[in-house]
Formats: sequence, structure tokens, C-alpha cells
Amino acid sequence: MPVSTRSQISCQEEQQRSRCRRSNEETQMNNVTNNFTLRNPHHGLKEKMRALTLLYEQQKKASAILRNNNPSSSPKPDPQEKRLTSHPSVDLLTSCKRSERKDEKEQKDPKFNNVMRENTVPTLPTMGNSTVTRTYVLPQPPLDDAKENLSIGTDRILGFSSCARKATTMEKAKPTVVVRKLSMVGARNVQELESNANTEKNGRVGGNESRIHVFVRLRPMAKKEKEAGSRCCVKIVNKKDVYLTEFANENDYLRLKRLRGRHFSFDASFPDSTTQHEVYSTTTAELVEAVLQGQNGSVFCYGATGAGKTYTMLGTLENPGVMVLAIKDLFTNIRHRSFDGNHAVHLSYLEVYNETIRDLLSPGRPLVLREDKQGIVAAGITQYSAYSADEVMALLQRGNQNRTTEPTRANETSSRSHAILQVVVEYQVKDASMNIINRVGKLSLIDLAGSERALATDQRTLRSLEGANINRSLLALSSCINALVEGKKHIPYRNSKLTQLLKDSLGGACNTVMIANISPSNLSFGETQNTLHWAHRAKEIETKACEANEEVIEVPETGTDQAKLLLELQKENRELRVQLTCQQQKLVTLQAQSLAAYASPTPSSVTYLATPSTVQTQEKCKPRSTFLTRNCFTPESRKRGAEEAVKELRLTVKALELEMARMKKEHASQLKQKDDIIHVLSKKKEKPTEVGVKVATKASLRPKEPNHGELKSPSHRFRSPVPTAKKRSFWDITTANSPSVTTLNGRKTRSHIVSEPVAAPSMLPQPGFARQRPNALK
Ligand SMILES: Nc1ncnc2c1ncn2[C@@H]1O[C@H](COP(=O)(O)OP(=O)(O)OP(=O)(O)O)[C@@H](O)[C@H]1O
Repeated sequence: MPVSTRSQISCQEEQQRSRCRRSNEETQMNNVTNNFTLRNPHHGLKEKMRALTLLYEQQKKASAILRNNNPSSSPKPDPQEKRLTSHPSVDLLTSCKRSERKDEKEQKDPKFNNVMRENTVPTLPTMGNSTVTRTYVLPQPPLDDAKENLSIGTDRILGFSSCARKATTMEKAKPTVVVRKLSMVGARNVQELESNANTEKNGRVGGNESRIHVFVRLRPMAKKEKEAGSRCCVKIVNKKDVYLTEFANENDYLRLKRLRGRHFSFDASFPDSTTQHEVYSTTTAELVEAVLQGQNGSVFCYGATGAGKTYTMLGTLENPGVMVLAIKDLFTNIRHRSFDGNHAVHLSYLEVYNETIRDLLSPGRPLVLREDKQGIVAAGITQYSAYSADEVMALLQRGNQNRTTEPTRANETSSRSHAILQVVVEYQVKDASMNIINRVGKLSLIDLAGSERALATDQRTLRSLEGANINRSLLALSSCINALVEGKKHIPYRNSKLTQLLKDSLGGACNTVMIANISPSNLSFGETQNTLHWAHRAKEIETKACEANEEVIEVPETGTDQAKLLLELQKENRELRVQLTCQQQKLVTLQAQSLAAYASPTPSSVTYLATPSTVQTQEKCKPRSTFLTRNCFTPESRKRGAEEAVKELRLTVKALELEMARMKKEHASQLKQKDDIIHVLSKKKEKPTEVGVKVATKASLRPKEPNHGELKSPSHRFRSPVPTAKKRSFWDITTANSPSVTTLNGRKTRSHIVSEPVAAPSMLPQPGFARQRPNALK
């Protein structure tokens, strides 16, 4: 066991002490170093930099040696590139650049271009003024890239997108900033493209559905408004956009200079200088053409009282409105087409006043609305057949005189009712295969009563009641518009008579146009804003696809053709019968001759035999050159003997008999055939309509009514075939002796305004209306 001595212990102690001192010194050193590091964070960086530079130099040399060894390798790198390659992000940039260059190179390649063209966004043909572009789903790149491509769609952007793709896969590097910017642009563009596509879908051109087309018309500032010191708060820009400015209240000194505005955009907006013709040709002309093709069309004016609805729809004598121009246009078009078909025009005119429906062409008791297969109809309404624009004008004039108007504070001749003029055009034409095509188009022209505030009109009881009813129906109209826009299943058409009547125009298969009339005055700011709001909303209403109401009636053969054929066959038959009797007579004669020759072959008998018919009696003195005389009664044959002649005769008779029998048989069969044909044809003649009548639409399912030589309407509502001769309804008969309608229910009509008697329809050379405004706004 080892034993430690004192000297050993002291030596160990000494060693331990010295170890301790060294360690203390080291910790002190470390502390000093640490303290220094904290004090100077860049300490040692120079050394590190130097080391890195050395390493770089070494690598550079090594790569130079490598390149020298293999001179055919890649071209000399860009010095700039060389300087930056040490950093990973720089690596990324260079790779992006390279890929960009590669993309550029690839795009120069025609093959590549062909492939890429499928992925880029093509520009579609222009629609109107704007270029319509369509979004395409790109098969390869992710969504962001697709947006980028959509946003610019050039060669460069492909480079950016590929670069961005690398950045996301490798590292989130700097180029993403650029990408994000482009993505935002792309997103906006995508939205634009989508909205364009929607516009295309909603427009009349594309898609199965079309939407209501909304136009705005600004009327000029009225004299009254100018006198009241009002300012113009509406500005129309680009023939489409309407800027509405709200001026601050004059008493509100703090906000006197403050302007608030709203912007609306429509299919077209008409400034106050627009003529009636311009309004008509932009809004309604197309609809009139479509009506002639068998489609339904509706035009209605909406707006506050005094905003110019009646001016737009009816106009004046000097400036006729949409109704007049449409009727004129309709008849002009009909005249141009008259060579290839028959047209019939039927007309009705009604008003909705205080939630009751009145026939304006035959005023009487209120009418009741009924819904049938054709839609909602006013039962018992008068339908007139019109043959010229003048006749329609006369009827319109008469109807307008019966229409309810009242002077209100806002308008001297304010329409207190909604007026609906319906023109139905029936067109019959024969197609190439001589089938009859029957088209029925309906044009509804609607002048609504003005939406109004009670204060704007009047406080009197009747006026406020009228106003309440007008507002009620317009409110119902707004609810229907809302429900239609929101795509609700239930549309509250039944809330008012107006909406019931407009059901077809709003939610049916109909080309519908809404003209929103507005006043420029800041005094009517609220009403104008309201009108613009609803008009803007109505733009979103989609109507059903409008198809032509068309019937195709196949006609087999006309009755005259059949009769002709029958006569021909009968004639032929008669001739055949005559031929047969002749042949039979001949046979009988021959038989008699042969018998006579057999009994007594004398010259007398020859004379007898030679005169078989009565015609030949005059020629009996003449020598005959028949086969009988030639062969049998020459001097030589007499020598041969009578028996031979008889033999010959018998043979001839036999041959003739055979031929006669054959002919008889033939004729009998021919006669039988023709008898059969005549029988079939006479049967057809008895029931001509049962053969081959094919009706292409539902209209065929309706029970047929007797047609008194006129075009028959599928609606069954045209009960007045005689021109201008009015068919009287039940209500007309019951109210035939009632007092003047102008005072009916105490309401005033337009006949109050015009005292002249109504001109007879044919006497009216000029269209127009007796809507005179003594103190009209100027
Ligand atoms: N575009 C226009 N150019 C010239 N005058 C106009 C125009 N629009 C309207 N007016 C005039 O403004 C006045 C009011 O117009 P109108 O009677 O047509 O209004 P309204 O909307 O039908 O009113 P209400 O709903 O009360 O019947 C009329 O005197 C009319 O001549």
C-alpha cells in the first residue's frame, strides 16, 4: 500500500496550486475576450473576410483551371454574375434570368409558340365600343401564374411567372415582390374579364337569357325650376354614365362647399338635348323589328312626377314620342314586307287608375284581370284591328282623351294613372315547302304614373289617395324588381294590378326596355336619386330567353288541285268508255258480216256488209277498198269458192274477238283503278283539314274557333275582325246609355283638356295627341 511522505504532499499541493492559478488566468482571459466581443461586435470579421476572400480566390483559380482544361464548355459567365454567385439569392436571380432567357428563346421557336398560344388569353371580336376578353383556365401553371399571364399576356410575363415558381419552390426570394404586384393587377383584370363575360352573357347577343335594358333620359330644366333658383345636379358623361351631385343645404354654412356625388352607369343615357327620334331608335326600334319576328317586347317609362315620362312615351304633335314612332315604324316595316305574307294588327289601350283597370278605347265599368295560358289579360277589353298608322293614332288620341290627368304642384298635366298600349302583330307567310308559318308578336308600351311625395303633389284627399295608389303600385314594382334581382322563387306580382300586368315584361320571355326619366334640378335630388337607384337595380333583372311565338301549319294540297285532278280522271274515264263501246260495235258488225257471208255469199250481201255504220251510207255508191272487198269479192276469189272466203272471215272474226276480249279486260281494270282513285280523292275533299296538319306550338292544343276569313289569333282575344268596327263587351252593353265618361267617378280625363270633338279615324292625316299643356314647363 503506498504511503505518501510530507515532501510528496507538499509537491502535489504546489502542482495543484499552479494548476489553479493557470485556470484562473484562463478564465480571466476568457472574460476579457468576452468583454471585448461585447464591446466590439466586428472583432475578427476582417480575419473572417480575409479567409473567405482566400477561399474565393482558391475556388476561382480552381474553376479557371477546370475551364482551361475543357474549353468547349459553357460561354464565359457575365462578370457581374461571377461577382454575385457566392450568395444563394443571387444564385436564384441568375437562374431566373437564365430561365427567362430560355423562355424568350423558346418563344421564338414557332412550335413552342403554337403550344403557348393555347394558354394565353385571346382577344375576342369587339362588342360595341369595348373589347371583350374571355378568361381561360390555364392547364399548367397554378392560379397565381394564370392571373399573371392574364394580366399582361406577353413574353416577359411568362419569364416572371416561371421565376416566381422557382422562387416559391426553392426559397421565398426577392422576385416575389414583383410577382405580388403583378398578381394584384392580374386579379383586377380577372375580375374585369369575368364582368365582361357576364355582360356578354347578359346582353341580348349571347346566352340563353337576356336582361332588361335600362336607359336614362334627362329632361331640360323647366322654367319654374329656373325661377326657383335651382341648380343642375345631373351630369351625363360618355352617353352612358350619370353623375349625380348632392349640393349642401344653403343654411348649412359649415358644409356649404361640400359636394357629395354618386355615379351610375346604364346601357345609354340621354342628355337633355336628345331628340325623340334618337331616344326611339336607341331604345325601341330593335324591339319593333323583333315583334315582327314573333317576339314580345315591352317599353316602360319610370320616374318621378314631372320627370318627362309622358313626353318620352307620347310626346307632342311636333315631337311625337316612342309610342307614335313605334307604331309608324311598325306599319312601315309591315308595308315593306307585305309582298311575302299577310299581316294583321290588333290594338288595345288600358289604364290602371286607383287600382282599377279601365278600357281607354271603350270606357265603361272596370275590367277584371284573369290569368290564362297566354298570361294575364284584362277580361272583356276591346281589341281593334288597325290597318294603318293613322288609324292607330286616332285610337291613341281617343284613348288619351279618356286617360285620367290632374294638375298637381309638380306637373300641370300629371298622369294619375298607368297607361298600357298593347299592339299585337300577326304575320302569316308561306315557307319554301308551302307550309304556313304563323307568327304572333306583342308590343307593350307603358307610360307609368309618376312616383311622388305627397307634398310634391297635393294634400287634397283625392289627390293624396291617387298618390298613395300610384306609390303603392310603384312600391310593388320595386319589390318585384328586388325579388327578381335576388333570384327569389316567389315574385310578388299579385301585390298590385300594375305588377300583374307587367308580369310578362319583367319575368317572362320578353325583350324589355326601361327608360328612367329624371329631372336635372337639385330640388328633385331625392326623387332623381331614387329613380336612378331603381333603374340601376332593374339592370340586373334577367328575363327568359325570348323565342318567336310561331306556328307551322303543314298544308297537304290545295282543294283546287284536288278538284282539277278529279275532273281529269273523270274525263279520261269517259273517253275510255266511248272507246269500249266503239270496239263492241265493231265486233258486232263483224260477227254479222261473217254470218251473212256464210249464209248467202251474193253481191247484195256484200253491199250490205260494206255499210256497217250510218256514216258510210252516203258513200255506198263508191267502190270500197276494204280488206273484205279486196280479198273476198274479186273475180278471182269467186272462182276459188265462197267457202274459202267464209273460212278466212271466220279466222278474222276469231282474231278480232280475241283482241276485243283482251281490250275489254284491260279497260275494265283501268276503269276500276280510276274509280278507286276518284273515290279516295272525293273522301279527302270531304275532310281536307284532317290530313297532315301539324302544329308546332302549344297553340294547336287550344280548341279551334270558327275563323271568319281573318287571321286567327292564338290569344283568342281578337274578337273584332271588322276594321274599326268595335266589338262591344258586356260592360259596354250595360253602360251603353250611361252619362258621359268624363265625369265618371268624379275623375277628370284628358277630354277636359281638349274640348274639340274626336276626329274620325280615317280623317286623321297626322299622328299626335290631344295632350295640350297650357302652362307646360318650358
Ligand atoms: N325631353 C324633354 N324636352 C322638352 N320638354 C320636356 C322633356 N321632358 C319633359 N318635358 C316637359 O316637362 C313637362 C313634364 O313632363 P311629363 O308630363 O312628360 O312628365 P311625367 O313624368 O309624365 O309626369 P307625371 O308623372 O306627373 O305624368 C312637360 O311640360 C313636358 O313637355
